Amino acid sequence: MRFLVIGGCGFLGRHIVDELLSRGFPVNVFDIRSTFDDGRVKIFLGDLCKKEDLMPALEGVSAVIHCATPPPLSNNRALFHKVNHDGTLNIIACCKEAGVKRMVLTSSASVVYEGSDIKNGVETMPYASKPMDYYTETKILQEKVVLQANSDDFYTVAVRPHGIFGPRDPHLVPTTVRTAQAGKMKFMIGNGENLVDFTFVRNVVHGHILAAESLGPGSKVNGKAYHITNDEPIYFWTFLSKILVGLKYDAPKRHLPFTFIYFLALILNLFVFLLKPIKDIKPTFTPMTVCLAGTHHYYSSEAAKKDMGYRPIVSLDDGIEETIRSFSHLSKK
Ligand SMILES: NC(=O)c1ccc[n+]([C@@H]2O[C@H](COP(=O)([O-])OP(=O)(O)OC[C@H]3O[C@@H](n4cnc5c(N)ncnc54)[C@H](O)[C@@H]3O)[C@@H](O)[C@H]2O)c1
Ligand SMILES: CC(C)=CCC[C@@H](C)[C@H]1CC[C@H]2C3=C(CC[C@]12C)[C@@]1(C)CC[C@H](O)[C@@](C)(C(=O)O)[C@@H]1CC3
Repeated sequence: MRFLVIGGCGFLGRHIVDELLSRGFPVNVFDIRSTFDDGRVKIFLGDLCKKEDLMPALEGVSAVIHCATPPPLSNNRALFHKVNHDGTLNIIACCKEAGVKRMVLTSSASVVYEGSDIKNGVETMPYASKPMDYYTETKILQEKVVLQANSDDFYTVAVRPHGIFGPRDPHLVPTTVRTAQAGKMKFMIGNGENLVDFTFVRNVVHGHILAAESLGPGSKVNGKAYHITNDEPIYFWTFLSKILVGLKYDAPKRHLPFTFIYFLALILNLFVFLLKPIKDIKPTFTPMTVCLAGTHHYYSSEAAKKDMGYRPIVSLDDGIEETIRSFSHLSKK
């Protein structure tokens, strides 16, 4: 079974490519940029929104893993809609024309998150009626169109990871370090006792490949969404502190009231919106990131265990240790 990994030059995508190769699968990659060179992989460069770019990469492909997105913290509404919604519709149309049989979408557990506590959330929870940012708004649209596309000759499934971390992560660890270096990590938001899922990248990869292998005629996974987590919810600020201390930065010790910081983030968000025509500001503390830092948000992966035999293959502590080692270049000097 030849795979095409759309977004295969990104953080998760590259780990998926590496694992598929190690399991002996032939792999194509499609991405708008190239970040690596491997003789075993054909990298097709192009825009997933363009049929003429995508079709050549689908030749001889049986399964597509779509893990491309604009950067989740980029706040670019038009780009999110173009790539995550319109682009995904293009991928579906191209897959059907090329005779691809299986599609795995990398969705996000946050498609049901509206800023309030979620404890052991299940996949049957309704989509957020008021998504907290444009990224999540378009991840909902994306998951809907992929699952609706499921049919007797084109099987689709959505994998919903949460808080992916690991070597080559460009979002979580680098942003945490930058925030610490800017002196903005001296305080925890809230009481520090909000449990969340952080999922080591190789567990997410494992979940994707299991999902791809489980798709097929009469399969119970066809047309469904599945949480893939480490199954080890951890206090948000304990996780961040482990990363920070591991990289020789001080862990936050004092607390700021969640409601107060959330209110400040709302005001900042308004200023960002008003100033947008003049200057594109990308604050780290948005209503979404503040809620992620101050509320419970962990999800049950029981459905994935039952329907596809998923189990995390790397523990949280081992994943944190490997991540810290891989980011030693970001350690405090
Ligand atoms: N990082 C997380 O914590 C997390 C958690 C849950 C779900 N996800 C999902 O996982 C997937 C991968 O996320 P990531 O963290 O690896 O992101 P990433 O930014 O590292 O990778 C995304 C890739 O998509 C490519 N891309 C963007 N626009 C494109 C276009 N128009 N045409 C072709 N390629 C394009 C980028 O070049 C990049 O290589 C995304 O779908 C994201 O929504 C991420
Ligand atoms: C309080 C601060 C600024 C801490 C620094 C760490 C910050 C950067 C870091 C802590 C939590 C983490 C995070 C994401 C980006 C980085 C960020 C916010 C995103 C949004 C990526 C996209 C995924 O789809 C989604 C939604 C998911 O997995 O559901 C996650 C949710 C968890």
